[in-house]
Amino acid sequence: MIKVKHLYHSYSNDNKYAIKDLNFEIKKGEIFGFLGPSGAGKSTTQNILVGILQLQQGEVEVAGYNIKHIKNEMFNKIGMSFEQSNLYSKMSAFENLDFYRKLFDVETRDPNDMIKLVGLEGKENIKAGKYSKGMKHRLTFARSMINNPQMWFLDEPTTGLDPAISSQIKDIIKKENEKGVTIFLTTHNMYIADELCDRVAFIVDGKIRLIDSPKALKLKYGEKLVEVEYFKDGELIKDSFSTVFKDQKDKLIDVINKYEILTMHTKEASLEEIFIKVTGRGLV
Ligand SMILES: Nc1ncnc2c1ncn2[C@@H]1O[C@H](COP(=O)(O)OP(=O)(O)OP(=O)(O)O)[C@@H](O)[C@H]1O
Repeated sequence: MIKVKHLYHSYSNDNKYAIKDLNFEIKKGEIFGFLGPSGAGKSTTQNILVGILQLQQGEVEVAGYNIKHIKNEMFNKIGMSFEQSNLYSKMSAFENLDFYRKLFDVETRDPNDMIKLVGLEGKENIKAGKYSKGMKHRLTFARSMINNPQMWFLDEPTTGLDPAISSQIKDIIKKENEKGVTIFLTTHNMYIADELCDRVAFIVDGKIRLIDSPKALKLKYGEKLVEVEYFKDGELIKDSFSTVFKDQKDKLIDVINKYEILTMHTKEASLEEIFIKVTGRGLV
């Protein structure tokens, strides 16, 4: 769905690059997370992929279209929900969606269905300018799906939303993906990346440091330990055992057989811990 080869971009047209030699491919139906701290080059990359920024150097193909010679019909196939939402503030939420859908040459969804989907029912006649930041975010998100995109670009889709709405948005993303929609998700929220993404790319200072699935990364970087809390002679004991060495495994089995276990879990590394280990940087 997306092919990126040797992609560079400079805002100053010199050899100071905001992104340097990016290479990656995204398969149809995949959720690909682009993870990195502020200023890493996420928006620059995303803006090139959707044609907002002109391609300077490298090769980019999106939904079968060469970005060097963008054809308008490409926009029928893609959807984008970015932080700078560019909603028409004097139009109501309904009017915003109804106006936007007319820009496409493909079948579009009913604006009222979209409004309902993102929990803005009853607020469709309020002018977008009067919407809160979170409501604008949801409206932009709804707008980005109105043309049934095959390739969906999402920039920080849950940022600034309360937990209930955030969970609703994640469910919508999962459902669309189940229908075969390919998703490029830009975020510095490792939880959403971990929960949603099939693969993630770590980007720092304009360079991709690593691409892999969250599961493979956790296996590779997680500690092979089981942490156990158990009662021994009425006293609560906390201990951890290696799952690699035989004597430790035997001890763990012994504890399980002899004592009452309160909790037991493997010690997994979080994506954030892995990001710091790999890049030497935090995600914020
Ligand atoms: N319009 C611009 N003009 C000049 N430099 C820019 C411009 N936009 C971004 N940059 C620079 O390019 C680099 C990458 O920025 P970019 O916005 O792509 O990062 P980001 O990972 O999206 O950050 P954030 O998470 O804060 O949005 C940064 O050093 C930034 O200062």
